[in-house]
Amino acid sequence: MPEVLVSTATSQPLLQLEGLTRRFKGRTAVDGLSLSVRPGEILGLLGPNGAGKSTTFQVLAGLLSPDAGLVRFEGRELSLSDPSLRRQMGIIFQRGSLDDLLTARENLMLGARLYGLGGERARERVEAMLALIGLADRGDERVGTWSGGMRRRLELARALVHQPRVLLMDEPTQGLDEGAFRTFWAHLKRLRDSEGLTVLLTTHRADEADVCDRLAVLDAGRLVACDTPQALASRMGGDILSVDASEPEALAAELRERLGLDAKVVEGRVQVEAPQGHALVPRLVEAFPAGRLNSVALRRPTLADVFLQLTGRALGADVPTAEPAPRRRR
Ligand SMILES: Nc1ncnc2c1ncn2[C@@H]1O[C@H](COP(=O)(O)OP(=O)(O)OP(=O)(O)O)[C@@H](O)[C@H]1O
Repeated sequence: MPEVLVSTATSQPLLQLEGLTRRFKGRTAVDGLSLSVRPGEILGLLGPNGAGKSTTFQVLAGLLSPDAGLVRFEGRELSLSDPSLRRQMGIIFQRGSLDDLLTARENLMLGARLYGLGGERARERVEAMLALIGLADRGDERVGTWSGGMRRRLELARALVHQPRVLLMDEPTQGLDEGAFRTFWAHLKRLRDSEGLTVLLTTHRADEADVCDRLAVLDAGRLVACDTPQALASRMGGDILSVDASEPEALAAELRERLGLDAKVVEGRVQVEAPQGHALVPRLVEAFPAGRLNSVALRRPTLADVFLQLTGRALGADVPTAEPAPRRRR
């Protein structure tokens, strides 16, 4: 069994997944996944393509049945197919699902009706949600011409119009630029506070992982760590040296052999983790003649580095479709 690093801080969970397993034609997409979501937190499921995030999302959203596993909501054991679970949830899918021919207000009203909300209560919630996402003055516009960021915010409002306890999102900011990403998250955090929400989302963006309260790191369908982004980053003691070289593989091999460093090639650059990174820079420059190294950069570890250390795989890489790669023991 791989070592699973889980924070020991306690708080009564709102939602608990236990032993979730889902296979596709003999291939295990999610493998005995257990995790707890605390009330009011934003928990991110982090992992590269193929890690099992969307499968987990789809089981929780009621779109896929699991091969094994159960869920507890406020301690009450439920089958994952129990409709009462879905009534507690607002769901945002990876692909947008607004009706382009309807106005923003009409899209929200439709969402309210689908959850059985009508009359004055529905109208109140629609107006409140439009205001909360900063689009109160755009409510009568058809959404077909809206930017990706505005559409995503409206999806957020629609998912919350029936006042769910849990918001479930599958890669909610995929394709959004930096500005739209920041705006979406500012609204999400405000809504979390004003609506008393608990949020579970999937992501493979390191910048998105950074703004979650806690992260469940998935690799090849298994949980490999669960903690705050800060605690995960602090597990990497040192600095990261990133070297641009014309022959990165050959340089990494030499750094391992000649200097005894744990050098690897990540996205075409040679990367070394070192406790005193600044002291290593002159050693590298002296050890290799001009021409072998184009540039050397020193930085603090990011969540992408933590992910690489935990799994031996880059966050941007796909999980191989054959057997899962052997996991590195720490
Ligand atoms: N409907 C399906 N049929 C067959 N295999 C599937 C199906 N859905 C997912 N898989 C496989 O299950 C594994 C996990 O996929 P999943 O989509 O859950 O990963 P992910 O982490 O969400 O990746 P992505 O970010 O690309 O969505 C992958 O190997 C994938 O090919």
